[in-house]
Amino acid sequence: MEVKSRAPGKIILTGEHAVVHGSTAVASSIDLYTYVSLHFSTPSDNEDSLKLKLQETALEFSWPITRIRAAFPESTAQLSSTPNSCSVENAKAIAALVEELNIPEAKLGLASGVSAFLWLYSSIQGFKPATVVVTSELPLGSGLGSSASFCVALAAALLAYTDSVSLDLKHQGWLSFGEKDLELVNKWAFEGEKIIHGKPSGIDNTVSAYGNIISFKSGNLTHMKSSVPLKMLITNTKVGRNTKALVAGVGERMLRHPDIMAFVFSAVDSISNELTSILKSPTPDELSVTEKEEKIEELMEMNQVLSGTVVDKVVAELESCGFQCFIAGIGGGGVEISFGVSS
Ligand SMILES: Nc1ncnc2c1ncn2[C@@H]1O[C@H](COP(=O)(O)OP(=O)(O)OP(=O)(O)O)[C@@H](O)[C@H]1O
Ligand SMILES: C[C@@](O)(CCO)CC(=O)[O-]
Ligand SMILES: [Mg+2]
Repeated sequence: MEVKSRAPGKIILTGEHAVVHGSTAVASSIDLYTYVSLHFSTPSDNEDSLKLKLQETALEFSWPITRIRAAFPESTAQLSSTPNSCSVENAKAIAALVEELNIPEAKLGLASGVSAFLWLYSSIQGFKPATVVVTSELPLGSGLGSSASFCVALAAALLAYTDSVSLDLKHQGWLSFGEKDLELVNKWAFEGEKIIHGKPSGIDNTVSAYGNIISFKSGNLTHMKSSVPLKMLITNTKVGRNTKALVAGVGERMLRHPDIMAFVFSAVDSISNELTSILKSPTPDELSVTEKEEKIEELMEMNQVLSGTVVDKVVAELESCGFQCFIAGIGGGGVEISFGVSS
C-alpha cells in the first residue's frame, strides 16, 4: 500500500512573528512543495522496521518496530484519531530515539524534523512497519515554511488510509481533502510544528494545508483567492537561521519591552488588515491592478512588480553573487494526496 502527498511552502507578506503574539498576518502558499511517500510493508516484505529517508540531506534512519514500541509509554500504544500534543514524557522518549541516530553535527537541525515525524507517525499509525521518503523543493530554515509543509505532507500521507478521513482511494492523480479532513490534517500538522518551532502561531501549517492567500489572526483564517496571477522573486541568501530561536527572541523582547512591543504588534495588525482588504477587494471594480500593486508595495515596502526581462537580469546578478533564486507562483492550492503511482 502506497500513498504520496505534497504540501506547499509559504511566504508571509505581512505580520511575521507579530502573528505569534496575536497580530493579523497575511500569508500565501508558493508553488514549491515538500513530497512525502509512504509505503506500508506487507508480510512478504519480511520487514519489521520503520524507515525514514530524507532525500535532500541523503540521510536514512531506521528503527526496529520493537524499539519504537519499547520507547513509548503504554498510553501512546492506542492510536489517536484526535490530534494530541506531545507530552513531556513522550518528548523524552523521542529525544532518546533521535539521539541514538548519531545525526552528524552539521545536520543536527534535522533532529526536530525527525522528532516531529516520530510523534506524528506513532500517534497516527502506531507501530506499523513502513518506509517514508521525504523530498522537498524548499530550502530548509529559510523562511519559506519548510517545516510546516513537511508536517502537513506527513500528516496528509499518514491519515490517508485511516478511518479518520474519507478519501476516494480509487482517484487517479492529485486529490484534495474535504473541508473536515483538511481541518484534521492541519491540526495534526500543527502538533508537528510545535515540536519544530516551539511556539508556532499556526499560520505556516494553515496556509500549507489550505493553499491560496490567507489572513490569519489567533488561529482564525480568512481565505482570499488572488484575482490576478501573482509571482514572487524569492532570494535565498543562504544565511542559516532557526525559526524556533527567532520566535523565542521576539518573545523575550516582548517581555523586556511590553508597552513598546504592544504598539509594534498593533501597527503590524493594522498593516495586515489593510493588506487583507486590498487583496479582497474585487478587481477591477474597486481598485485597478496597478492601484492594488502600489498599495501592496507601500505596505510591504518592497516592489516586485518587475517585467520578465528585469527579473531575469536580477536573477542573473543575484546568482552571480552566490545567492539562489526561486520564482514562485503564489496563492496556489494546498495539500494534496495521490494513491498508487502519481504524476
Ligand atoms: N524536507 C525536510 N526533511 C526533514 N526535515 C525537515 C524538512 N523540511 C523541514 N524540516 C525540519 O524543519 C526544520 C526547519 O524549520 P524552520 O521552521 O527552522 O525553518 P522553515 O520552516 O524553513 O522556515 P520558517 O518557519 O521561518 O518559514 C529543519 O531543520 C528540519 O528539522
Ligand atoms: C516567524 C513566524 O511568524 C512564521 C515562521 O515562518 C512564526 C509563526 O508564526 O509561527
Ligand atoms: Mg518553520
